[in-house]
Amino acid sequence: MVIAVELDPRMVLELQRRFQGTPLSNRLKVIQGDVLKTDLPYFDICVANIPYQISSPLTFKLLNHQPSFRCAIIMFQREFAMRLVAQPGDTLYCRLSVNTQLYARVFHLLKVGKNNFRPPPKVDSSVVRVEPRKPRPQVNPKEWDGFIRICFIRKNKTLGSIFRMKNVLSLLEKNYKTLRALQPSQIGSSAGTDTEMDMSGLADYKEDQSSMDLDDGTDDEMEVEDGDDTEVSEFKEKVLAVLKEKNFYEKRSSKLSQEEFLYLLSRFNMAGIHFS
Ligand SMILES: C[S@@+](CC[C@H](N)C(=O)[O-])C[C@H]1O[C@@H](n2cnc3c(N)ncnc32)[C@H](O)[C@@H]1O
Repeated sequence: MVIAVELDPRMVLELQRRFQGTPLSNRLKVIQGDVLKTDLPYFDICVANIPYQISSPLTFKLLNHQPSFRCAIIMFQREFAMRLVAQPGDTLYCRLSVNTQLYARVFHLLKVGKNNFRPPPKVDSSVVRVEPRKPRPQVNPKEWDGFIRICFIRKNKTLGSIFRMKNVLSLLEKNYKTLRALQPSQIGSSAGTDTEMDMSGLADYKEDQSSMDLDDGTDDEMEVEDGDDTEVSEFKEKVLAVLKEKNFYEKRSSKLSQEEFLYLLSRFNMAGIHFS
């Protein structure tokens, strides 16, 4: 059974016209609507030639789809595709790479040059294969997102210098105090929480889905005050101790693997430091 989702009613009609009366017609179901707003039914394979402006939200939607599918073969704008597959140390390695690769293995399959289209568009394309990881990693998505946003404030700076930033420390301290006030017994444990906390301390904080935008893939870095808080606070020492414990202090996000990010987040959480 093939389920197609198409926004344009004229395309839907054309598709139905072509299949009507053929032996295959009862094996095609066409849903007319916005794929981003459609409750997708169960599927095991997704094949899509999408408008590139929905690349990020669609990727996110697919990665959150349950039960997860076997694989998706999707054509993206070349640069977006290269960000999806980028590995630590690659120039294009960014928040999009880390967030996607947390939930899926992504493979670059083939390049599709712009001259394959008439009229040629401005950008080249690439086809990628997305395979959700099974089992799905057990990570609190808000906690992960908050943590990765901070790590990529300046992806080529050391984590030590990022976590010494005034705004970062005050945000984390605020979260720490809120959590302590709410759940005194859980401080110091690795328990996650769904409690929403204040992220407004970081200028340019956007909603969850924007972490997959091509825009912010181009420049992952947030606008934050760079000032170093020279006042040695107890909380600051606590944060820096986590980084120093396994030599993350001198490391840079641009070179950290998925496993290292997961490990560091778990160490922060164990110290009662939370990001959401
Ligand atoms: C790049 S074209 C691909 C057309 C055709 N599927 C093909 O492969 O030749 C993208 C198609 O997605 C449709 N589309 C655009 N936004 C959509 C959305 N949010 N949900 C579903 N379909 C959408 C457009 O109407 C268009 O037909």
